[in-house]
Amino acid sequence: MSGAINDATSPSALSDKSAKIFVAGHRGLVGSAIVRKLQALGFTNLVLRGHAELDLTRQNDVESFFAVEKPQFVILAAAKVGGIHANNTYPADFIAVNLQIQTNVIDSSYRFGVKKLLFLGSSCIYPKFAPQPIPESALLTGPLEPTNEWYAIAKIAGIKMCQAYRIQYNWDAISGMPTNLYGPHDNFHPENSHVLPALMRRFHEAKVKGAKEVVVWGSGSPLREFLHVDDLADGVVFLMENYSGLEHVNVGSGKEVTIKELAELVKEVVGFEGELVWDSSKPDGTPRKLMDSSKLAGLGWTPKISLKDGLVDTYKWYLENVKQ
Ligand SMILES: NC(=O)C1=CN([C@@H]2O[C@H](COP(=O)(O)OP(=O)(O)OC[C@H]3O[C@@H](n4cnc5c(N)ncnc54)[C@H](OP(=O)(O)O)[C@@H]3O)[C@@H](O)[C@H]2O)C=CC1
Ligand SMILES: C[C@H]1O[C@H](OP(=O)(O)OP(=O)(O)OC[C@H]2O[C@@H](n3cnc4c(=O)[nH]c(N)nc43)[C@H](O)[C@@H]2O)[C@@H](O)[C@@H](O)C1=O
Repeated sequence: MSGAINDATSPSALSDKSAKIFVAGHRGLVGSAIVRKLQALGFTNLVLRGHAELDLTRQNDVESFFAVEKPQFVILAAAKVGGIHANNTYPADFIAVNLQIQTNVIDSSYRFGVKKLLFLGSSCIYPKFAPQPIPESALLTGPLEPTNEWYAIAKIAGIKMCQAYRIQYNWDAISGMPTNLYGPHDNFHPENSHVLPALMRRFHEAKVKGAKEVVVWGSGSPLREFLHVDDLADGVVFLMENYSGLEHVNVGSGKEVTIKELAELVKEVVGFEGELVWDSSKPDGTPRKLMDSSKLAGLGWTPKISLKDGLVDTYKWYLENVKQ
């Protein structure tokens, strides 16, 4: 699949360091990493708005913001995000808030003259039993994982909206599909977070209290692919500079671990010496979702940070910024 605009040297490619770039969701895990990356590369004209200053679910406010600021580039990293429990417990929020944010931001970006937009989806867009590793072409080929279908439907709508605007208006909107992410500025909430920050916090608190056991959800057998958010930010900037096609692009590490292996690794990095207890009343979710990121590798991008190094880096950040 290729788009009408597919030229790295097109005027929409990110080249000028003074280009005005709106990073939506800049206080989150992904948005903050993208800001760090852009600043490290010397970009000087970033437009940033916190949730309290600009609620992206409010269409009028979003339109007014774009009319005044007129950003040239948009990276959409604002979304309602959470782990398996949050997705399963708040389905209305996950579908409605995400549809609202992405519809407002994508449509206003087009109408107010943004040259290029990157939308972020997630590996949960693929069918629960997709072929492994999952190629981009597996989209819409089978039923979704029930614990996150509401979020996945919103994300699929975002990909399709970018494709529709490209086809109808010849507008440069692209989509990146990250695998499970982690790193500084993650959400360490005990229930609503993803597995890696949840376990880091639980092991840390158990170590501090001298607890003998830590509860881990599910069977431990599901496989997950993890990517450090600094690698993801590097990949996002690479896509902004080098890709302008119709089809979404997978962004993964290519390496997977079982949840049991992950738990053992986090336990080791944190230095907890007790036992793991598995809570089988909690859902496992998708059994496996390793993405095929060969399309991105073929464009010339590969990740650099190993899971072990990334965990050490994240725990250091947790100790300096989160723990009580
Ligand atoms: N984390 C992961 O493992 C993965 C994430 N992704 C995708 O990456 C993107 C970013 O996720 P991540 O950084 O993890 O999420 P976070 O929850 O860390 O950050 C989301 C950001 O969006 C902002 N936001 C949420 N609602 C609104 C709103 N109504 N108006 C304005 N801002 C809002 C949040 O602000 P505030 O906190 O103030 O509400 C926050 O800054 C999402 O599209 C997600 O789907 C994809 C795959 C995996
Ligand atoms: C990024 C991705 O994230 C979500 O999908 P998920 O990969 O299933 O996410 P998760 O990180 O929450 O769980 C991974 C696995 O880990 C197990 N697990 C063990 N113990 C804990 C634990 O303490 N917390 C959590 N959250 N999970 C735990 C858990 O039971 C599951 O088997 C969706 O939001 C989806 O929409 C999405 O895009």
